[in-house]
Amino acid sequence: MEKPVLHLENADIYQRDNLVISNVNLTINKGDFYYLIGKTGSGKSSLMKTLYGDIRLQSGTGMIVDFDLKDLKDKEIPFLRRKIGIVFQDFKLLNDTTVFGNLEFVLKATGWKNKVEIKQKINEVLEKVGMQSQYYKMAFELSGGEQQRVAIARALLNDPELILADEPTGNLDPKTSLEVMHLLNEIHKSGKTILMATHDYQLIVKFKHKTLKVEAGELFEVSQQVKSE
Ligand SMILES: Nc1ncnc2c1ncn2[C@@H]1O[C@H](COP(=O)(O)OP(=O)(O)OP(=O)(O)O)[C@@H](O)[C@H]1O
Repeated sequence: MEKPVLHLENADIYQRDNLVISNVNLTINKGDFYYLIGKTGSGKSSLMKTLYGDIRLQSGTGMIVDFDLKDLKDKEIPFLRRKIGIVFQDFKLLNDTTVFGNLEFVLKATGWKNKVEIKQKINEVLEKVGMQSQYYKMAFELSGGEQQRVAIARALLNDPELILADEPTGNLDPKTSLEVMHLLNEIHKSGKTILMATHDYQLIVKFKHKTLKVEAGELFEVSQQVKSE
């Protein structure tokens, strides 16, 4: 069996000095799609941040795409983030830069130099998210759903082993949320591994995936019939 993409054992998740989720045991294998649910303030974002190196793992063990979270050095964080695609609720695009420029910025920052290859890669990811014809637009000219498509394209640039999506539909209306979810599903079907924090029960009910819940400071897997909170 292939090594898991993510493996946490007895991991404690902190926000500064506060223990938010204790004793997390979690294995995510290649090709999995997991939802991460839980009430506001339960610690979903804190867990996500720990996984991409924004919050340090203080106790327990954690391996993610071959990086040891317990022993993560500052200089390793950019390399970890090259192997993870991160999608945020608020898109985090460079607003007064074009769609193409947003993606080019990431490729150049991660060592891509060849102009032809950069252009090909950007075309490839924009095609995947249905935004190829809008490459010249400024990010601020796009709708929320379009911005999230570009942010998903950005997450795909370095062919990540794991996509972490933290409330990717949180700023979108219900119809646009469904469209973005269809896109994430397609990306999953193409072989990608995804962990997605969400509050959106419309999506959980419509698109069935394995589900993790954070409640009362603990993380556990729940069955598909998740009731609305
Ligand atoms: N920067 C911070 N400094 C200190 N405490 C924080 C910080 N960010 C969050 N917290 C606290 O940590 C706990 C977990 O917050 P977190 O953002 O992980 O929850 P969440 O489940 O992602 O919530 P939401 O669904 O609202 O995004 C909360 O009690 C929150 O108040």
